[in-house]
Amino acid sequence: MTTAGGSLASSPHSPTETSDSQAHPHSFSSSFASDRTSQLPRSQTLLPTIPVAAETATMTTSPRTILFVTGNANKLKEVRAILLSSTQHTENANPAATPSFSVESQDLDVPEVQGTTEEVAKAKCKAAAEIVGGPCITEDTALAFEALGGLPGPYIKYFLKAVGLEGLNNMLAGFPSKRATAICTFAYSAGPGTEPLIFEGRTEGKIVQARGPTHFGWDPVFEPDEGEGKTYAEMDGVAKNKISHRYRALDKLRKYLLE
Ligand SMILES: O=P(O)(O)OP(=O)(O)OP(=O)(O)OC[C@H]1O[C@@H](n2cnc3c(O)ncnc32)[C@H](O)[C@@H]1O
Ligand SMILES: [Mg+2]
Repeated sequence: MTTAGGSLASSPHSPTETSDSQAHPHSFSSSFASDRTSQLPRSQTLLPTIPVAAETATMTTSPRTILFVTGNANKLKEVRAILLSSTQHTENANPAATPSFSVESQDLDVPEVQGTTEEVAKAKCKAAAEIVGGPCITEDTALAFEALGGLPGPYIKYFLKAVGLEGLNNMLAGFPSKRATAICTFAYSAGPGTEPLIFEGRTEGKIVQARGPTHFGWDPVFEPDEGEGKTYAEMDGVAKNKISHRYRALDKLRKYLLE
């Protein structure tokens, strides 16, 4: 049950038990995967888990689960597609020797504070780690208008809800610059009480009159410079995921987790 923004119907938000294992900051251990996911009511898992093979042959063969705290089904879909695609493009991949990441998700009511994209992302991830009692990732998406000194930025969700796609255009009517930057910020927490790490990806473009399907947020009004004249909404998923703010941030996070 998704909205144009990708939100899912809310589910029960019961905190899970605190895990004894404070994992190595880089690892989502297989024990974490099975322990943590078995503690999650199935109603809190948004979509079925899709294993995603990692590319490093030196790692263990146990699948590792990343817990992505988000209420946005479109984000989850793109994250899984990007991870899967980066695996498929790995040269000399040896399936027998490769472990896998799988992405589980949980929709929690986490406060989203005001501040810079980084401050908002860190606070959300810290709160999510406290609630789940273990490692997790969160993601914040911002849309920064050059003419407005970076606003709406991390508040784009509320602007979009308040004024719609047409309103986002109208906000820039009196300004010569329609330039905008899509910013994705993944935050990774190793567990409660630890400082989240930040992985940011940016894609430059401009705000245009809405074109294309309206499935996902502000996709119809953002025309990336690398999109050959198409808006995100007009591009197919594979093309968007090659140049998107989310792809760029996730690539950094993936490399960090495989270090
Ligand atoms: O539970 P979380 O992960 O916070 O999910 P959310 O939908 O609340 O997401 P944000 O707080 O990051 O708000 C970002 C807004 O931008 C929208 N959005 C996110 N990624 C997008 C993308 O790649 N293209 C278009 N719109 C996007 C999203 O639907 C929200 O309206
Ligand atoms: Mg949100």
